[in-house]
Amino acid sequence: MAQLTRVSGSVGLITLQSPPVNALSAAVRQGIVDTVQRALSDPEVKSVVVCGQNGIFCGGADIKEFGTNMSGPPLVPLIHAIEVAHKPVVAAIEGIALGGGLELALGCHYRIAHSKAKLGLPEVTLGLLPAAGGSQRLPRLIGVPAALDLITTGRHITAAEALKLGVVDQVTAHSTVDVAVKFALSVAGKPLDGRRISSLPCPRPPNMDALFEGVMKKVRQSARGAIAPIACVQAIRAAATLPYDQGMERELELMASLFTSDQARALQYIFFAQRAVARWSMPSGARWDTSKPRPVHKAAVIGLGTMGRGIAVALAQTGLSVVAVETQEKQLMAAKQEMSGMLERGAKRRGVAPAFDKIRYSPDIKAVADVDLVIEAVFEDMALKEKVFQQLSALCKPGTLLCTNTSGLDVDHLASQTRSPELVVGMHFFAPAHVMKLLEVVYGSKSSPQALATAMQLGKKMGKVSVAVGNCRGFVGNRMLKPYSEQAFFLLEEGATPELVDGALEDFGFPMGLFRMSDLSGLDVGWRVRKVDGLGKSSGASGQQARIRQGRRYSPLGDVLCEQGRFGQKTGRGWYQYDKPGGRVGRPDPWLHSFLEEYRAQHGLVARRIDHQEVLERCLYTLINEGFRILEDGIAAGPEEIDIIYVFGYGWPRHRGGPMFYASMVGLEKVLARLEFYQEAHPDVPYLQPCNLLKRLVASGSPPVHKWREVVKKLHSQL
Ligand SMILES: CC/C=C\C/C=C/C(=O)SCCNC(=O)CCNC(=O)[C@H](O)C(C)(C)COP(=O)(O)OP(=O)(O)OC[C@H]1O[C@@H](n2cnc3c(N)ncnc32)[C@H](O)[C@@H]1OP(=O)(O)O
Repeated sequence: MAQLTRVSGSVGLITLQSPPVNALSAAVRQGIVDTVQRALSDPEVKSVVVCGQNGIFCGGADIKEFGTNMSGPPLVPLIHAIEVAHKPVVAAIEGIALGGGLELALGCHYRIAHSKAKLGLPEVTLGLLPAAGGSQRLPRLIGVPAALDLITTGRHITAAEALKLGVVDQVTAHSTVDVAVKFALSVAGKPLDGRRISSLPCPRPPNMDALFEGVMKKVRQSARGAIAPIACVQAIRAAATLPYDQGMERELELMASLFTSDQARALQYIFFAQRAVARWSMPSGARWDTSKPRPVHKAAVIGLGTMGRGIAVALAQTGLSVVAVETQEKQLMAAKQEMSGMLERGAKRRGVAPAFDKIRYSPDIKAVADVDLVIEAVFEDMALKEKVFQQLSALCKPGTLLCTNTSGLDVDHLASQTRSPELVVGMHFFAPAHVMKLLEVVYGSKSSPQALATAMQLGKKMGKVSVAVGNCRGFVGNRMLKPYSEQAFFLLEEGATPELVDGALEDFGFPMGLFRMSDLSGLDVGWRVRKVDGLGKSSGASGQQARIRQGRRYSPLGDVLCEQGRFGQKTGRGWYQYDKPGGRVGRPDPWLHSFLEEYRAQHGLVARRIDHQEVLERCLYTLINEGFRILEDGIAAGPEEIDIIYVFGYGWPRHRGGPMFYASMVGLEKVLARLEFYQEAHPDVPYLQPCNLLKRLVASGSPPVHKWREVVKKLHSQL
């Protein structure tokens, strides 16, 4: 909806009214059409101001309408009607002007923004392009290079940057509507010729062809298969080379190919999934909206290895006082030095002062006595963590929340080491912790709703995408990774190379294939865990029996490599070879290829041709199958939790919407059929056994992904 009122005698003030972000729903679009028409035909109105209610200009097109039968007036003619108006129209931008909201403002003759406003064309992040004239008007207004940057990244800019670029005409720290009304009075009756952006020529950059070629190459590389950024470049090229009307035709044509694409559906699903996971619930029925978090002013981090350093820096950057505890003096000094650098770089990036004084370093765990929350980040060793939790329980003041950054150990067991198990939760950060967006918040069987609410709220404050999950080995992310990496090892045994497996996964859209990733994080990390689990020793024996451990097929390939001291990048050798220890660029290693051949010969394995399809099906479908098991076990409340974890923490390509969404796009029948096919070929691999929930969903006609949460809820209520 939109309301027209007359202010200051002759200014028609149009206010968009659609909480929470004044999105351009059918009703709002109709409201704009009606109010603009009334304002323009009212002889008492000499100029017009457009604003949004509650200090928010407009969040853009109503994303909830996409994928439905869209009704109501379309945006393009609506914005055109404003631009060709004979009375000046001023956009008063408070809060946000995003997507269609900014495109609406670009149709106005003047734009005045509040100093705290954010502007942008983020359509590309939803698999779209600014197709309400944005791709044609913005380059005309601010030039091709700046428009390429804003439209292909979708980044939000501050009012100050918008002013510098020329997106807005004025920035004010006062009431934007008052300033805009005053300005509208001053321009009433003045000519508008130079103010209609569509009639301006698009500035032609020098070496235009080379510029577009270079940008397209860069965009293709970073898009990793996403189609919207490429369409954005094509649309801007149309703006630079064609008259406005033809450019608009091209914009429409490109948008038509994006609008109904699977990628747009996936990206829009992720947009809503990210918001849905904030509305967490526990199996007990406790929920986000009924559980009150405790205030956290002071926190402690125990253990200043890579993870602890990142967590402490992230906490300090949030404004919390942090006690950073490291009992080994040498490690403490090294941490202090590195963390100062991290704080300095972070502050420079964000244009603020470094938060050095927020962190107090201590070699003594007793320094935790007065903190509200502790995050334990010591070495991934249960005995060590047990001891730390016993100490924390004795030293902390009553009510202190005790969190563990374990990446998969039993949170209930750690809670059992304390006097107040209800105050123990997992806060699983991802490396580097001050950069990575994901936080898995793990509730144990005794964790209180308040403890979970506190950790979730702290995660949000730290700018993390926080996902609440139940307690099991590996939680959600690492538990699903196990079948995925197991399949990759089996594929090597059967004839693949690391390059083939990684190539298939990178073509799919992962930034790094599994073996490249393993080289980066260190092969010894998984080896250590396998040894604790009673695996991880290459027996030296040959034949099939040597590859059966604990009653199931096992590949000792990674163990053999570790025994040879090949730990990945840090040793200069792993699944790939590097120029030197610490080298970053991996090259195929002839040694490894011969080693694989010898290994196969030793174990009586005959190499066969493996293609990308098999790699993807075996790696991804087993991972998805484990995702269904996680839903079945009640570890994740819905597919959205799993998908957000994979997109934000594991490099799953966002335009494919996360593994569970991807399964729904592939078709559950197909996923089930292929798992059955592979299971028949590999009966000794339990992860290939399709799980009951998957079978149940297929039997009930494969409902769409947004219905799975309900199916799972029903399943658990029947148990
Ligand atoms: C036919 C197409 C023609 C032309 C092309 C135009 C295309 C577009 O305009 S696409 C939309 C472009 N706009 C955006 O991408 C903005 C998306 N929104 C956001 O980035 C953020 O929500 C925000 C910055 C606007 C606000 O952030 P925050 O304050 O953190 O709140 P939330 O994100 O939790 O959002 C609150 C609430 O609002 C819903 N919402 C936000 N934007 C939209 C929208 N454009 N359409 C519909 N709904 C929107 C959001 O989902 C939240 O509600 P729920 O919690 O119920 O999900």
